[in-house]
Parts: sequence; structure tokens; C-alpha cells
Amino acid sequence: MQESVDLDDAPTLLELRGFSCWYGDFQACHDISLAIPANKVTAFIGPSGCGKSTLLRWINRMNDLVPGARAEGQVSLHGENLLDRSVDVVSLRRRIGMVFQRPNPFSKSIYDNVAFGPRLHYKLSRSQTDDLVEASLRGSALWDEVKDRLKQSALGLSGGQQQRLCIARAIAAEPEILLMDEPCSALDPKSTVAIEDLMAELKKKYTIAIVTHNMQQAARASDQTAFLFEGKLIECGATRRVFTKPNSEQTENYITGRFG
Ligand SMILES: Nc1ncnc2c1ncn2[C@@H]1O[C@H](COP(=O)(O)OP(=O)(O)OP(=O)(O)O)[C@@H](O)[C@H]1O
Repeated sequence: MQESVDLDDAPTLLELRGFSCWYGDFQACHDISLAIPANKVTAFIGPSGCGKSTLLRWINRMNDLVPGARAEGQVSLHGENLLDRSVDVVSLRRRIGMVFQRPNPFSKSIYDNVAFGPRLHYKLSRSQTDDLVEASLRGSALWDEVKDRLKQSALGLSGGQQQRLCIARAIAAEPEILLMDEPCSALDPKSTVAIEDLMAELKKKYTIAIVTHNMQQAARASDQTAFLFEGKLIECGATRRVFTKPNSEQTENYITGRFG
């Protein structure tokens, strides 16, 4: 488990205030307020259907694409409410990267997967792109395994390598926050440990929010844990405290496997 971290000392990067959201008439999240500290890993845990992925998907406005989905309240980054209609969603998604449950590399070369975002957002020379691709692959701990086959298809990589490639692709756009929606659920235990080790490195530079069903993973890899139940935030605090002295009986029942 992480050493006890003093979250009070960590500046807030992203803040949710009175965040509620709906799919049509169904309310998936109820009046959620919490702070995501900079350069820490925040884990969202809770039973299936409690709204973890929905919350994450509103942070980078992925739910804009879902018919009938709407949200209220504030999701503030540097004082800007990301839910405002005026927010430029393309630039928002550069600032807030996302890694999904199933590795989803494009059917392109390893190099082109990583260069895709930077080519979209910046005018870079060939050598600048080469440098960024190398730095991103080093950042996702994949460089040594792929440096001799950058022009080969990304689809030839193992699942764990593909997920690290997706992380490289996300960090190549130089985001401020990395959202990870159950990034290890399709991976074997060795690849899972590799991703957890990687998170510990990545948080030096980025702020990470992860949805996980794996209690051990939340306990091992996160600094802050938020427990959701039926769309409500039950508690949020330093991971060590939440796992050893939860404030709520519901949290205790969930983390000890009594339901969920
Ligand atoms: N596109 C959608 N349309 C309508 N309802 C949805 C949609 N996506 C999710 N929901 C509903 O919203 C609620 C929260 O779903 P969400 O996927 O956020 O939960 P979750 O906690 O991430 O679950 P899991 O751990 O199973 O992934 C659920 O009741 C779900 O059925």
C-alpha cells in the first residue's frame, strides 16, 4: 500500500463541485464534489453501475457523444468549467488524455500511433516528431521493446504492450491529466504490475485518475480513493485511510468484499 500521503499539501488540479449527470431521465451521478490533487493517482472504486466510468467520461466530455446525456455542476480545471458548451472539446481532449479498458491501438505502425496526436495538434518537423515518439515510448516503458520495429503494425504487439502503446499515445499529446478506465482489466498479472509501476513514474509528471474494480490495485497504486455507490460519492480521502479506517460502513463492506 502507498505510504500515507498528505493530500492536504497537494494542490488541486481538477475539482468537481455539485456534479450531477443523467442519461435521459436516469440520474447516474448525484451532486458529487471532490478534488483531484496534482501529481497524484486518484482511484474511483465502487460496485458495477455506480457511475465511475460515467464520471470519468464527463471529465473529458466523451459523453457529449451519447444521445440524451447531460450534466450539471462544475468540473473545473484552472478555473474553467469543462462542462461549459463553449469549451473547445478537441483541445480539451489534448489536455485530458484517456486510456480505455481494452487496448485500442489504431491499425497503423507503432510510430504512427504515437505520432498521431502530435501531428494533429502541432506543426512538428520530422526530427521533432521522432524525438517526441521516442520520449513518449520511453515514458510508457515500451521503448526498449519496440525501438527496432517502430514501422511494424501496432496490432502485432501483446495486449500489455498495446496498452503501454496507448499510454504512450496519450502522453505524446502532453496532457495535464491522464484518465484510465480499468486499464488493466484485460491484462495478465505481469502486464498489470507493469502498468501499476508505470503509474508511479507517470504521476511525477501527470495527474492520474483511474477507475478500477481491483481493490488491491487501488490500495497499491493510488494516493487518493473515492468510493461511489449508486451514483453518490460515499467518501473520498487518502487511500491508506480509506482502506484502513473508512468513514462509512458502506465503504468498509465494499472493500472487505461483502458486496459488489
Ligand atoms: N450510454 C448509456 N445510456 C444509458 N445509461 C447508461 C449509459 N452508460 C451507462 N449507463 C448507466 O449509468 C449507470 C452508471 O454506469 P457506469 O458505466 O458509469 O458505471 P460503472 O460504475 O463504471 O460500472 P462498471 O464498473 O460496470 O463499468 C448504470 O446504471 C448504467 O446502466
